[in-house]
Amino acid sequence: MNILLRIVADKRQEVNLRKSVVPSSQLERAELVNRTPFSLANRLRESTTGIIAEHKRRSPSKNVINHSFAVCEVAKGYENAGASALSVLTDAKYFGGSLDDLIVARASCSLPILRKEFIIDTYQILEAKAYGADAILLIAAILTPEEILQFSTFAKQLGLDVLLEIHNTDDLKKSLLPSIDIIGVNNRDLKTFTVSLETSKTLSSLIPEEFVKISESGISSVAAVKSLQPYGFKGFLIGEHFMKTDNAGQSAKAFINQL
Ligand SMILES: O=P(O)(O)OC[C@@H](O)[C@@H](O)c1c[nH]c2ccccc12
Repeated sequence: MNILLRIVADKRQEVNLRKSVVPSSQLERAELVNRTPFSLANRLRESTTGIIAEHKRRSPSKNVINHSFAVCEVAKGYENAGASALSVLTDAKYFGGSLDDLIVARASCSLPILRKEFIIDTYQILEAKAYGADAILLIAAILTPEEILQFSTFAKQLGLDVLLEIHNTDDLKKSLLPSIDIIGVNNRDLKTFTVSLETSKTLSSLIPEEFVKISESGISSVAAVKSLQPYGFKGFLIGEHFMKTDNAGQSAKAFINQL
């Protein structure tokens, strides 16, 4: 079983457990459910740099990246650095994140926040809203076209923007829906962990103009961002490069200042 299938199998169990502890009816009563989210897509359209900086403690490909930062400091640091948005990993088992990280991030900054999660159920989309996210990630490789339609429609009803992540042309074929705002090309193959920025460059011309295009993963230099911009990418999702330093915010600031 590849890692992606393992994560999804674990996630199904986790979501079933969560639902039994905190039913949807309870999430619907959360105060943040009434909040009007920021639009991640608009923020990226308006930005000239488009850095989506990620809070990421560890990952299955790199193991520990950084366990010593406080989420509130990272969120404030990224905002102060001039990031366009914040991505918060909420998966606990493989990435060391949590919904608590999301709510702390929400309270610490005014950036649009992407809930970075393996979404396989509408329940997790309601959770995203209830914990203060502005946008959700849908990973094409783990969803059917019917699920992508159902989940993205539900997210839009809650006012959340939808980022659909693709890695190849099969994924892209599932994604051409009006309920998708942003298409992200993941340069990392989640099944093998191979990273190549060529993936973004190759797929870029196949993504229709109406979607905001972003490039995700394995971006570790200003030169890499500059090499992707001519392909029409408006956003760049960067985690490890900032998180592996002593000060994620300072590292993001130095990076963004060079763009
Ligand atoms: O740390 P990196 O290589 O800069 O990557 C960030 C982000 O793109 C990556 O964390 C990511 C992209 N898609 C995902 C899906 C699930 C978990 C994680 C991810």
